[in-house]
Amino acid sequence: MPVDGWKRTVDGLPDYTAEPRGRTKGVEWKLRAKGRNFVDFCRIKVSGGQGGDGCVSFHREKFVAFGQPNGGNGGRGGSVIFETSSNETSLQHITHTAAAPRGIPSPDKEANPENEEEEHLPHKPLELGEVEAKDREMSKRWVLYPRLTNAWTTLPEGKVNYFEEAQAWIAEEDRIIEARRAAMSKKPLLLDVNEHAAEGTQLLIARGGGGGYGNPHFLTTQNRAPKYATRGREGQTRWLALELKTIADAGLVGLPNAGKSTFLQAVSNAHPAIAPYPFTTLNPYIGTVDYSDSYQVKVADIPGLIRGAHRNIGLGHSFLRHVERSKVLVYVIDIAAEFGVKRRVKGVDDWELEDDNAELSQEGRNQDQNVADEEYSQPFEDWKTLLDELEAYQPGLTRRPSMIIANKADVTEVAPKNLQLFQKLVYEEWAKRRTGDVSLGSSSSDYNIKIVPVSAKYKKNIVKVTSILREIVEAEKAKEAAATKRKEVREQLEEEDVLALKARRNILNDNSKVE
Ligand SMILES: Nc1nc2c(ncn2[C@@H]2O[C@H](COP(=O)(O)OP(=O)(O)OP(=O)(O)O)[C@@H](O)[C@H]2O)c(=O)[nH]1
Ligand SMILES: [Mg+2]
Repeated sequence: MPVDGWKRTVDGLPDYTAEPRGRTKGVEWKLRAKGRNFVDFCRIKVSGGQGGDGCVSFHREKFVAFGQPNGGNGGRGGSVIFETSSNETSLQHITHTAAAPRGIPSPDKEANPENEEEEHLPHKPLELGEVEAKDREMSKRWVLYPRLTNAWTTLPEGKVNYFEEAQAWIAEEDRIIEARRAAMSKKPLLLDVNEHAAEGTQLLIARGGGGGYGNPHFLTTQNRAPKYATRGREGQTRWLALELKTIADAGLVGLPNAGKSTFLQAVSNAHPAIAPYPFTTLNPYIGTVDYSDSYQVKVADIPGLIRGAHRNIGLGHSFLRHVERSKVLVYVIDIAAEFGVKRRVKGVDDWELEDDNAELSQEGRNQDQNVADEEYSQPFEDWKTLLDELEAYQPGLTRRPSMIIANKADVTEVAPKNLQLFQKLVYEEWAKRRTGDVSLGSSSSDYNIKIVPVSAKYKKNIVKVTSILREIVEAEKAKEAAATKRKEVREQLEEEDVLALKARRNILNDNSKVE
């Protein structure tokens, strides 16, 4: 292959009609990766750094006898902080363990060569005498100088063991900190980064451990030369599950091959992969619909849903998290689906037979057969499948404002007939599902779902869809804005109430003082 990356023709000249090599390679790589380069879920471990150790040291100077203790405290371990960013489009580059650096030990330590002995103490082989074992246990929490070995076992009669006293203090402190940490990690950390939408907001996820105390910390009027310091505390460790939820205004939901990607390509600047086989799309794809007045609506194309997706059949339904946040759901239905031929899904339809409620499902099937041929509509069944799967993913998801695109309306042999029946059935079903839904207003338009026949492939009737889409999105945005406004007003009122209450309390306090 020549350096310029172009293939050569027979004459040895660059073949400009061929795809450049780089691009071909890129496409091949993407196909091989089968969407694995798009990571939208991962588990990671984060841990704050351990605090630095305190130091045991004494002031040494010519003509100064018995210098005071001057070992420094250790530094606090680093904390793990998340920062919000709108630039990330995948979790692929997130490291699976995020550990903050250790706190810096007190610098005096380096000037104190004797201490190095203790550094190696925990790594000694296990055959140790009892005293040494105790010593080793002790050294996990304490920096001892020069080595208090035997000091606490063979203490002369009548002498106070200051070290025991210090141990009691630290144990008390440890207890408090442990309790606080336990209370903190009791409730799971549920964090929606979307709430902190401002770019660059920092959130503390795992706290670093506190630094150890240097020996001046243990100075008392009795004990003028404490020869011990504590080690730094362990940092906080958390296991996190990170989820990436793509945020678009509208989400396209449909069975495989319904033409979702074709539709996205027709309405937006996106160029998703389109092919006449199921599961062409393997990861979500976002396109932007541009209107003439430079208004924009973001539309997300996701992989196809099939019956049983909630039982992890097909690609499962975890990718629905990418439409979970969208304001509008757009059902893409293949209106040219073969009339009267029921789709059988491998792994679902044969599975039901072995089911405990085999009789029940048998009944259901009989019912299906009882439905007169002219009443059976494959597009309608497909739509119901979509609704069921969405509900299985998240109850209440189908209550979002939604519209239906009856795609492939250009197949004139079946589409018009299918569409009529489909419309009738959908309106009935929608009204049935919507009655008694308190979240809806009383106007009858709320009970309607718009069905627009289009041909995504030949770009027919697309403008109608985009204008309806814009209407719904704008209405939703207006609703949201009103809701946030109301919330802000409420919060402000509450704040004022609190201030008034505080002021009243102050007045009361003042009065009581006067009395
Ligand atoms: N006749 C006709 N064919 C269409 C139309 N829209 C899409 N198709 C064809 O349907 C097939 C599937 O289209 P895609 O856009 O890849 O379908 P998809 O819903 O994205 O499928 P998955 O990504 O597999 O879920 C392609 O062969 C398209 O050419 C249409 O309006 N009319
Ligand atoms: Mg697709």
